[in-house]
Amino acid sequence: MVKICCIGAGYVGGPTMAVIALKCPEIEVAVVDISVSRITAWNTDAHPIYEPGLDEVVKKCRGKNLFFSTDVEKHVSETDIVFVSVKTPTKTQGLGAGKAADLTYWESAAPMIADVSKSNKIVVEKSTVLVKTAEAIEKILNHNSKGIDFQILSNPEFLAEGTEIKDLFNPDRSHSKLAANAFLPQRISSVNAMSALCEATGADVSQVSHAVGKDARIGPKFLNASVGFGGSCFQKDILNLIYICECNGLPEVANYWKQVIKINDYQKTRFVNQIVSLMFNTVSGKKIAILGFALKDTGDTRETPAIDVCKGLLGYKARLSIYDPQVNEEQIQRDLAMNKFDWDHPIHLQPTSPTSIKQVNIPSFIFDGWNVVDEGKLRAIGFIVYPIGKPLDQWLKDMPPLA
Ligand SMILES: NC(=O)c1ccc[n+]([C@@H]2O[C@H](COP(=O)([O-])OP(=O)(O)OC[C@H]3O[C@@H](n4cnc5c(N)ncnc54)[C@H](O)[C@@H]3O)[C@@H](O)[C@H]2O)c1
Ligand SMILES: O=c1ccn([C@@H]2O[C@H](COP(=O)(O)OP(=O)(O)O[C@H]3O[C@H](CO)[C@@H](O)[C@H](O)[C@H]3O)[C@@H](O)[C@H]2O)c(=O)[nH]1
Repeated sequence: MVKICCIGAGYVGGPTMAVIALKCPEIEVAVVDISVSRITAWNTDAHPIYEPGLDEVVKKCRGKNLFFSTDVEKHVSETDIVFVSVKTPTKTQGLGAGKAADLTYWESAAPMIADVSKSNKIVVEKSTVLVKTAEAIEKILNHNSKGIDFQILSNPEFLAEGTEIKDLFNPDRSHSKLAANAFLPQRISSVNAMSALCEATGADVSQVSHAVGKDARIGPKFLNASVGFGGSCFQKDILNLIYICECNGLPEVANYWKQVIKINDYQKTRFVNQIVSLMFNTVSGKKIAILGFALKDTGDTRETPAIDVCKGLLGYKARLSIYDPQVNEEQIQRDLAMNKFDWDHPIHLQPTSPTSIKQVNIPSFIFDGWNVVDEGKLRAIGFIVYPIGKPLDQWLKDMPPLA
């Protein structure tokens, strides 16, 4: 039986391997991780990741041809193909801190693979890394005295959280990863910039997106205005791209991509400032309910825009009542206490000091950062609604000029 093993049982490794196990019952799939709590959770019915459709896939294969284990070295030594799907977060210290990708986890996996291997292996690079990383890893792996041959394949992952199982059943393509993760958020920053102009001129950003997306050269996808893009990839990958541009003597190109992040930060700040302005220029002591904290239809809070929005409101001394059915209170407190870029590093490096989180309340103002609520229905039953990029309530229009 052909054996494959994936190092890293996270958002990519776990679901990807589960789908491979489902589609290839003749292959034995092991998913290994140094995190005992993650592996323990994969081996129960309370998986560490919430993704629509994931539980069913795991249930069908686990214990048959899909195994989750902390015995990393044993499984790597026995396998024919090793997938590496460890994190590549933004560096928090040293050269390139705040921009460059931290390859610590990748670099620790490579010598271990070389050490424990007794037979030739194919090593598949799933993590998001630079194009030449495969060549560097190949040198580390093939510089062994055992005569073992390693072939390195670059196979970046393109799945999106919230639709992982769907994306894995119908994969798009597998090349040019970093460029794609710059172009996609560039579209979002473009439409979010338009949303500010729409609000200033009384236009509706969803109509602008619809009309622009009708141009076949532009296309309709990824043109939804929002409170800003989030997620564990876009910002870190653009920052890495910026760093590469700077290292290659291209400051103008670096500045161009920096603007995508600046507009994203501006949109989050703008949303917070609108809340403050529209609530009579102060939210101090006011109770604000935040419905939904994680990204999209997931329990993943890594770099969720809700963190910056909540931190902004806390800075104005608002009292927050946060609720998300997929995120527990401890996680929310940790997220709000954490410094930028700490969230994707091991838990012992993350601060634990809690902030004050209260219970959920029903608000009379709704600030909809994603244009998901039906503002007409809510207005009809008495709510004052502020949707992104749309004409304001008459009540809000009559307010004194904004700060
Ligand atoms: N999350 C996404 O939607 C997504 C999509 C496409 C690509 N990516 C890329 O895939 C990579 C993984 O992302 P993720 O979201 O799955 O990360 P993750 O943090 O959820 O999972 C990585 C796992 O690797 C484990 N790990 C780290 N070092 C290890 C080692 N030496 N041995 C064994 N296990 C180790 C960690 O404990 C962790 O559980 C990143 O490069 C990311 O940019 C992520
Ligand atoms: O029109 C849009 C589309 C998305 N978003 C936001 O953008 C962020 C990212 O969304 P999405 O791309 O759907 O999720 P990710 O899981 O971050 O997936 C991205 O990042 C992954 C990691 O690299 C890649 O594999 C995927 O192809 C890429 O889409 C989220 O905050 C969305 O709410 C918008 O604001 N407007």
